[in-house]
Parts: sequence; structure tokens; C-alpha cells
Amino acid sequence: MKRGYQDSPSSSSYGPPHSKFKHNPEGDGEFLEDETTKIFAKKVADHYSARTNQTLEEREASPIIHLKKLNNWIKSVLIQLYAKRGDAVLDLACGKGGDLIKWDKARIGYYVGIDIADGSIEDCRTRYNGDADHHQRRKKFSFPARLICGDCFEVRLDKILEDDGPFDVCSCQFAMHYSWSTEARARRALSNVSALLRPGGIFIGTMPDANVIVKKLREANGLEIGNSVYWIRFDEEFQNKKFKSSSPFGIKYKFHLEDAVDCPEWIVPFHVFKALAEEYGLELVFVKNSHVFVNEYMKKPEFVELMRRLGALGDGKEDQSTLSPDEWEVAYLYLAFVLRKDNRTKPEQIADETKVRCTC
Ligand SMILES: C[S@@+](CC[C@H](N)C(=O)[O-])C[C@H]1O[C@@H](n2cnc3c(N)ncnc32)[C@H](O)[C@@H]1O
Repeated sequence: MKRGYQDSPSSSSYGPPHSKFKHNPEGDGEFLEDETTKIFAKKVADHYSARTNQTLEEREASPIIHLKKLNNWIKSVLIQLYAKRGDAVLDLACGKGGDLIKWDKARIGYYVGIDIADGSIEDCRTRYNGDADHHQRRKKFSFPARLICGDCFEVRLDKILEDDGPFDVCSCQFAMHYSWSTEARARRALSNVSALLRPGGIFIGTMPDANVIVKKLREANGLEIGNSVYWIRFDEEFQNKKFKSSSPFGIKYKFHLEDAVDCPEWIVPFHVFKALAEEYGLELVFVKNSHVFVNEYMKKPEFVELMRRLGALGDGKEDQSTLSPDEWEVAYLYLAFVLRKDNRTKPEQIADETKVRCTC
């Protein structure tokens, strides 16, 4: 494992996020990404790349500021529960590095962040280097980092991160559902996680709760659900609101969340996610809808204090501001999960199943 300390994070890219892979049914290890899949992956990348960094004032004025704080609390709780001092962490779809401080607080030893959006990786680098907010220059991060621009759900990351792994913790926050456009991508995502985690390593994440979304869709009159801060729209092809269990991938909807998201996303039926993860030696520790997660961990004093500091529910004193009912409804659309890599599966056993070739 080469993990030399870097003042600046090393960064790289493994070619355009949408580089071509050819599928060869004879199984010689090549894989062709369907054109549509590439277009959608690019749409997602462009959307996140175009999102500029907000000033503190702009952030506080956001119509979903309390939801953002709540989501930060959920991620912090997951990190505090599962990351240990000195851990090597792989952050898939790391975005602008919004979790860097959380990892620093957990005193991790090494960090690799990968995201498909080059603009986000740039912002992440700026944040890591301490240049993000000149008013609030914070001390340097205590862990070395490597930042990479690329598609986490397309190529074999174990090849690219040969010298960086194995990892103790893998995190994929609010992003796993972008892998669910095809079975090949979903498998690639899980095989990457499995191949890079050490036996006993932990995979933590958050993603939309398909049960909630589908239930709301079925209760709605048309193909759209939403409130003042979000809407989700399904295409006509889903007008009967039935989803075949034989094709649990590629169930696309358009998601709009005020001041945050506006791009295609995919339903992830959790039982399929769990079963597929098991194929890759990843066993479910728990899955909880965000509402349940909040109710459960708010029984622990240390996390109540963390919530007070983050301010999602006000600070318990002068600041009485809290999530609006509409923000709380959006929180209900998500779940948190924890998986553990079993001690048996050898990385090479699973990584070879659907071989892909990196073209960079
Ligand atoms: C909602 S943001 C979450 C960012 C970060 N994990 C967080 O919690 O702050 C979703 C992120 O997933 C990234 N993403 C989407 N598809 C991806 C892919 N195929 N490979 C890598 N990153 C991807 C986006 O660029 C975006 O940064």
C-alpha cells in the first residue's frame, strides 16, 4: 500500500467518465456501455459539476437548509459509529468533499475520494487544501488524501486503487442509486466495494428508499409526487405503477430537489440491493429509513448533542428554527444502510465475474 503523506491531495482521472467499453458475450472481459446509459451518466455528472460552491450566507438561506443539516447529522452518526482512528476510507461519489471534516473528526488515516463530476472534485481539492472559505480558514486535515475524477460504477476500481487498498471503510452517500441504471453498473458498484474492502470492512451509505417512493407514487393521481421543495416524475412507461420483479434495474425517474438536485435517478429495490450485495460477500448489518434512523439515534445523548451543534432542529435555545414539514417529508424518501464484507470472499473471486477494461 503506497500512502505517502501529501500536502495537496494527489489527483487523477481515469479518462472521460463515459469512456467506451465493449461488451463481448464470449466473455473476454470487455463490456459495452449502452449509449443511453452513458448519456444519463453524463447528465448526472454535468448537473453536479455545474453546481457552484455556496457562500455561508447563501447556504443558510437555502429553503432546505435544515434538511441539509439533518443529512449531515445522519452521515456524521454513521461515520462516528463505524470509522476508527487510522482507518483507510474510500468515499465513492464524494462530491465536493462535504464529509471531509467528519472523517477528520474520526481521525482516519487515509482518504480516497472519487466522483464523476470534475467540478466537484475541484471543489473537494480546494476544500482539502483549506482554500474554500477565506473567512474560516481551518487547520489542515490530518490525513493524506487522493482525489480522483471518474465513474465509480463503470470501471474496476481495484486496478486503479491497487496501491491504496484495502480499505477499512467504504462510504457512498446519497449516490448509490446512480449505479442502478443497469444491472452491469449495479454489479460493478458492489464488486468495486467488495474488492476494495478488507475482510470485515464496513460499507456505509444513504440512498432513496424505493418503498417510500413507490408507495407515494401509487397513492398519487398521476405519475408525479412532491411538495414545495421536491418533485419526482416517472415516465409514461410506468403508468400502471407496477414494477416487474424480473427487471429491477433501469427504473428511472426525474428528481428535483430545491437548491440541490435536478437529474435522472433510479429506483433501488432494497431486497435486490441486499441480495446482490450478498453475491459480492457484503452482508447487511442494518437498513433504516431516515425517520427511523433519526428517532433511534436521537435516543443517544452524544448524537443529540451533535444534532444541537449542527442545528437541524434548532440549537435548543434561542434558535427555534427546525425542519419544515416538507423537508421532513423529503427526509422520509431516504434510507441509511450498513453492510459488512465477509471474511470468506476473496476479491479476485468476485472482481473477475464481469470483467471490464479501462480505456484510459
Ligand atoms: C447528492 S451528491 C452526494 C455527494 C456526497 N456523497 C455527499 O454526501 O455530500 C451525489 C454525487 O454522486 C456523484 N455521482 C453520480 N454518479 C456517479 C458515478 N457514476 N461515479 C461517481 N460519482 C457519481 C455526483 O457527481 C455527486 O457528487
